[in-house]
Amino acid sequence: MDGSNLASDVVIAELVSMGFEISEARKAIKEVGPSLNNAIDFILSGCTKVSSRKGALPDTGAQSVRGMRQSSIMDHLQSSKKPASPVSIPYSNEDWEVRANMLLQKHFGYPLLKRFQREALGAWIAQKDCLVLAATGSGKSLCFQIPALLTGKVVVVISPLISLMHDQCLKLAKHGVSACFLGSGQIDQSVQQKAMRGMYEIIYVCPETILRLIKPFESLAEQRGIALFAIDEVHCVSKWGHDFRPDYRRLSALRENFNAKKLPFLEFDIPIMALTATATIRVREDIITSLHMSEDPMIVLTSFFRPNLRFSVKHSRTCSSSYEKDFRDLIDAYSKNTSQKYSKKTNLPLENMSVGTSSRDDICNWEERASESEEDDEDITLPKRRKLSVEYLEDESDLLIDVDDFDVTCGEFDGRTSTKDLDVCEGKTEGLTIIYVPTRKETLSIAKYLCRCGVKAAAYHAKLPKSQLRQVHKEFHENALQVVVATIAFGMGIDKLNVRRIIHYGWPQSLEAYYQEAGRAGRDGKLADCVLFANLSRMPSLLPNRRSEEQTRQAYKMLSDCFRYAMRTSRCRAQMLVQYFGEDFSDDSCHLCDVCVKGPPEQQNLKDEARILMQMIAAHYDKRSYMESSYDDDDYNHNIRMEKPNVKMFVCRIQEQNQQLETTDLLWWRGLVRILEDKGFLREGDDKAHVQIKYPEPTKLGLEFAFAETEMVQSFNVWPEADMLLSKSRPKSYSSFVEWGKGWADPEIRKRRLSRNRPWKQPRRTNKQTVRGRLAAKLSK
Ligand SMILES: Nc1ncnc2c1ncn2[C@@H]1O[C@H](COP(=O)(O)OP(=O)(O)OP(=O)(O)O)[C@@H](O)[C@H]1O
Ligand SMILES: [Mg+2]
Repeated sequence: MDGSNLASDVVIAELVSMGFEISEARKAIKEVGPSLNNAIDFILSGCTKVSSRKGALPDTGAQSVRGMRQSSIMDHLQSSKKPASPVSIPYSNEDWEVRANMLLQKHFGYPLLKRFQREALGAWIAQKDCLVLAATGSGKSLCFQIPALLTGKVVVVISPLISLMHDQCLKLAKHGVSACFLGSGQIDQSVQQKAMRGMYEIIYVCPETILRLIKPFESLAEQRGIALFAIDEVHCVSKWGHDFRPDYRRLSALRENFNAKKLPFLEFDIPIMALTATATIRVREDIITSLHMSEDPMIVLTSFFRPNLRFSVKHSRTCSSSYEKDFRDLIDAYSKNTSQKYSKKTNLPLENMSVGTSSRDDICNWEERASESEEDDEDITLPKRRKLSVEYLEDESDLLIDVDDFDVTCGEFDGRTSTKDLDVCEGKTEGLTIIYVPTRKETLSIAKYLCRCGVKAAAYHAKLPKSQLRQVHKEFHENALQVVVATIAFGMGIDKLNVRRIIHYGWPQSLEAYYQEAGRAGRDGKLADCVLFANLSRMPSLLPNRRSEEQTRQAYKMLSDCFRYAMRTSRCRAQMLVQYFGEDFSDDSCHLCDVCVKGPPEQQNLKDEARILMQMIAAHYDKRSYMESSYDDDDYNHNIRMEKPNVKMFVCRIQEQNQQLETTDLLWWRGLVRILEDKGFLREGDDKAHVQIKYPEPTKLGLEFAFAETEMVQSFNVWPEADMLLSKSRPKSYSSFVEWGKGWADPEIRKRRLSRNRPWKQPRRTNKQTVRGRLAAKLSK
């Protein structure tokens, strides 16, 4: 049914639900009859008769408007400000800005648009496609919400998650803007029909749904008009980013279907505005090409730097035995304020948190790496646990694959903190904390641990009952909880002001994901902490499932970037992060992060170690090139693979041949290999991707360094990396036979080594049912 046929009061009700004043709606219906389109136009044109205005839709249904050209954005602005005039007077920039600021004040209570918001709106006014890259929490949503208010046309927002859409719709409703979301999570069937009749100012839709509804959206564009397609969290388009979503890639259909060539009623292609807080330069290029954005899109770029976030990295085994040490400060901070008045007591059942909570070994299992890099591990103080498959790891972690994945809304509890809440969080409390962990089990075990220590904590992961998840959201937004321990399922789009701490407990999968999650802290502009606890003696290895070879490479690259971020001891963390996103960081330091505060460690001259390693590697490759001539191609390749030594083998050889270097272990040498790689002396010799070099090969530069005359190489001053410092600070481990053997003759050393606590060395149980078991039992007596 067309809007023009609706009875007056139905149209009035619709207008009111869109946020118009009831008096305006009544007046409009009186003037133009029970037509929704004309009533909207009438109100937006300042309550003047619409029939004489350019661009007004005659109320004759869809057929009669076919063939009409859609009025331009400026026409709408013009009509919405001034009475109809047969002469078109173009508005100056200031005019739309003044009106946008008025609407901003009226609906959202803010006095002025931010500069980047003005720029993004300016691009849209000029009918240009636009890519908005702005920090987390900077206010990107308003860039696409204001156009709906300015024009009276519909804005279509493509968003990756139902919960995010639902949340934004509810917030908009509170600000008097009518919005709906479409997709599998929408239970009210009438919403789609109403949306397609132009009854909402903003339509949120997931990529899958918009691709299915191209035709209805075409007729919406023809009837009410579509002001803009906004693609939020647009990094999901790119394979090179985090959270890649194949359906996002198919959104090029928007440009193909909603252009002026294809739809004669359009005067210009409907502009596309793509927005994200985390896109590297490569991802940006990928976004522009994959979405078929116009050749010369406007790029609105703000600094990614968040000056109030204090980043730090801490070494931890990140398993249950480390909770006490790692969370002591957090527990102290909350227990200091036990008298604090939280708005509500938590209603979350503690027994729910124990579901699936497991023994120390189980909890630590995720640390096991499915990749072969595990064999390099030097950390023999940990028991050798069963090797896990990638599938096992994935079954334990939440991955964003579909729009419904984390279908729990948070919007019923308006993301903004009320003044009352702010009173609570300012000074009197420690604000809120989100702890991100890689697996679901850890959400439960950490939440349970914190609860036992008197902290109001709750677990959150995609497999918990929806009712429980809603309760967590509710209590989080009402400040009834202090800590949420979550997988990545929690948080996208969370706009809560008083999050004071984001703790990552385990390696994140990429720096993009890390920065986005960290960005949920300190949205009130006050100091907030972003701490990464990671096992610096182990490389990260949690890879996504269902990936092509190319994606595996990319996943390793992202893990590697994360690993290097944590390993660096001499560069400001904030600087590393913003430079990762291609931004020039003009300041030398953020003055807040652990590196800036503590300062870098003392530089060390590692000339001898670096030369010995380079010479060892170079000698091997020399020998190999000699062998090359004696094999035909196939045999050669086979042999290369068989004998290609990895870093560990080189290190063993060095330790065998250089007594003076016996104090350095594999962990230390791995750090040096990374430094040599950064200097361009080494490269990976394997086809497969690794988090860091596994099979080192010398470069030309490396060979020059290795074989230069001794007096030519004066020094090799470097800042030791975090794993090198860790290796020097902890009791020496004796992983290789060679090291273990050394000093064995000394009774003191022997006694010390034998008395070391090796809990995993349980006495072997013998099965007396078997011959072998009986024999073993006899021998052990
Ligand atoms: N012009 C403005 N003046 C003051 N506050 C603003 C302005 N624009 C937006 N905000 C506020 O900034 C906060 C963050 O907005 P929003 O959720 O749009 O951030 P975002 O950039 O989309 O973040 P994320 O990348 O995490 O999704 C909101 O509380 C919003 O009301
Ligand atoms: Mg956002």
